[in-house]
Amino acid sequence: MIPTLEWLPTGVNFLDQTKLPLEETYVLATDYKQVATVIRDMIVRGAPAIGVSAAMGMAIGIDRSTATTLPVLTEEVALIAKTLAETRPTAVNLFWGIEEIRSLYVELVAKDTTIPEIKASVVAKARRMYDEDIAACKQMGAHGASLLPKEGTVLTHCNAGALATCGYGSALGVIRAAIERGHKIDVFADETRPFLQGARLTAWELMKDNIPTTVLCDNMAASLMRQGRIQAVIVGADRIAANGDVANKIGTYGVAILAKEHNIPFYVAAPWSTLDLATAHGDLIPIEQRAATEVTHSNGKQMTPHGVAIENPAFDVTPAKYVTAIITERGVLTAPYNQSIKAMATQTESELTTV
Ligand SMILES: CSC[C@H]1O[C@H](OP(=O)(O)O)[C@H](O)[C@@H]1O
Repeated sequence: MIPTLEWLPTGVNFLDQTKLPLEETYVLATDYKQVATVIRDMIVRGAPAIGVSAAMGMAIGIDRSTATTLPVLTEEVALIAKTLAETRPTAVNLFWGIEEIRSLYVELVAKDTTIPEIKASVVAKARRMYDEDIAACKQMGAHGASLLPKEGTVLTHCNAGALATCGYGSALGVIRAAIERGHKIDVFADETRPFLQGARLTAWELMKDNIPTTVLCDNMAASLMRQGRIQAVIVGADRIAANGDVANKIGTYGVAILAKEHNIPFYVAAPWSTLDLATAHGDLIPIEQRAATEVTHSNGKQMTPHGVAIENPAFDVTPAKYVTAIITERGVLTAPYNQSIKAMATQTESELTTV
């Protein structure tokens, strides 16, 4: 699988996901502003990938700084963080990635660390976060694999795969892990209008792994569920509130209601960096509104009458009552989520179950 993003001596290299599946091209971001643009324009997308990209944006901004004194560098760090934080509002991983590097910077400054040592440390941290994200995906896979049918069809919405992470995937990582453990799984991938992450990205990456995949229009799941052709649903997340409400790609809420109606398990797979304990419930999660042209145009061609009104929220919120389980690298969360999330948050590393 080709890397979603990669730290190179010359900058951060991003697979351009706006060009997939027809072109595999890369964008090299050589400064933090270019990393911000890559995130805003969804050249890289997916909550965990956005988080690590933001960390790398912080690191490259600090590493490339010409500041010779800490006060000047500290001012620059604040601007770098602000620039990256303004790219996209919903995926809490973005703010987690920024804060991981910012807090390390503050800690190093407090220890009178030299600027060269600070630069080396923040770059090393960002690169470790990349590796840790892949490891977290593998752990989510190991925790969640047994929840999926031994044989059957699993529906997914949007792309929560290797392309939404640093590799292996969250929701698609659980599917990969189940298949690696002998499950015979076919995937139904919702196309996921308007950005088509399912039709373009999920189909592309699963076909590369020879995982049987069928692309569905976003209006097909209901009748397929009624026909008994879907045995489970698994999706990613961009932010999970303290009560277990889940913000994810627009359309997820409708799929969750359909799953509930048809007694089909609805799983969410997300690394712990997607949990937002500071947000009490889903109504408080900021929902990104994206450009109308993502809806009005396809391949640059206008599809709607000029001047028609357009709605384009990039996410919706699924109330926790529709969520069968939340699979994290620390383990599997079940209802009541406000209690299970709080309990898992207080577990020490040694108490966590690694598989
Ligand atoms: C592994 S979480 C991926 C998550 O991010 C996607 O949003 P976007 O493509 O706009 O970044 C979508 O909500 C996925 O479920």
